Amino acid sequence: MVMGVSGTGKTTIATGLATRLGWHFQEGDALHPPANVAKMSAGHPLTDEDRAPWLKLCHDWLEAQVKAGQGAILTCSALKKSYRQLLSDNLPVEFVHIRTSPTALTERLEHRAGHFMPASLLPSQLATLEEPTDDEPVIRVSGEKHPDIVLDELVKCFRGKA
Ligand SMILES: Nc1ncnc2c1ncn2[C@@H]1O[C@H](COP(=O)(O)OP(=O)(O)O)[C@@H](O)[C@H]1O
Ligand SMILES: O=C(O)[C@H](O)[C@@H](O)[C@H](O)[C@H](O)COP(=O)(O)O
Repeated sequence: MVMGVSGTGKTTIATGLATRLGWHFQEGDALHPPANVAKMSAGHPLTDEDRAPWLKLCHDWLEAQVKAGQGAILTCSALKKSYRQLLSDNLPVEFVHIRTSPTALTERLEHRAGHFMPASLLPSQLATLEEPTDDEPVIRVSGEKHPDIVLDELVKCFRGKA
């Protein structure tokens, strides 16, 4: 699972990794119920209750991939430890946390076109984020290096794992 706050580079890295590894890819944003997308589009942060059905759909997608014996990559902000526990419940999930400075994130979100998530929600994303701790299965990467450099690192970690 490629995780981190909005604009950190999840889609960029996850699509590149899925292509390089030949694994299935699912964009977590596409699993949000329409009401969540409408709420974020209107500039309101999601609550735990809003996220619950979405986290379940993310978990179930991963579970189906594991049952099929298929290497798979999902993007999901996975902001809280409790969310990551739900997402990985009984599944061999590893989290790739992409870390990007607030300054770079603001710049990116203000210039990103065609996405429902407004830059105004960045402060709440950063406030909600509980960085994965060392007792979690996490690989930390920079969201400010060139994506090809990050992908080289990640391919070494994941090749042959599925
Ligand atoms: N490593 C990077 N360096 C510079 N820009 C990046 C990098 N990764 C992503 N971006 C840009 O930042 C924006 C957000 O990236 P995206 O992959 O959509 O993030 P997320 O899926 O986490 O919201 C996009 O315009 C993307 O091209
Ligand atoms: O839990 C949440 O508050 C949302 O899921 C959020 O974290 C996520 O980032 C959005 O789906 C925006 O999509 P991007 O992350 O692709 O900007």
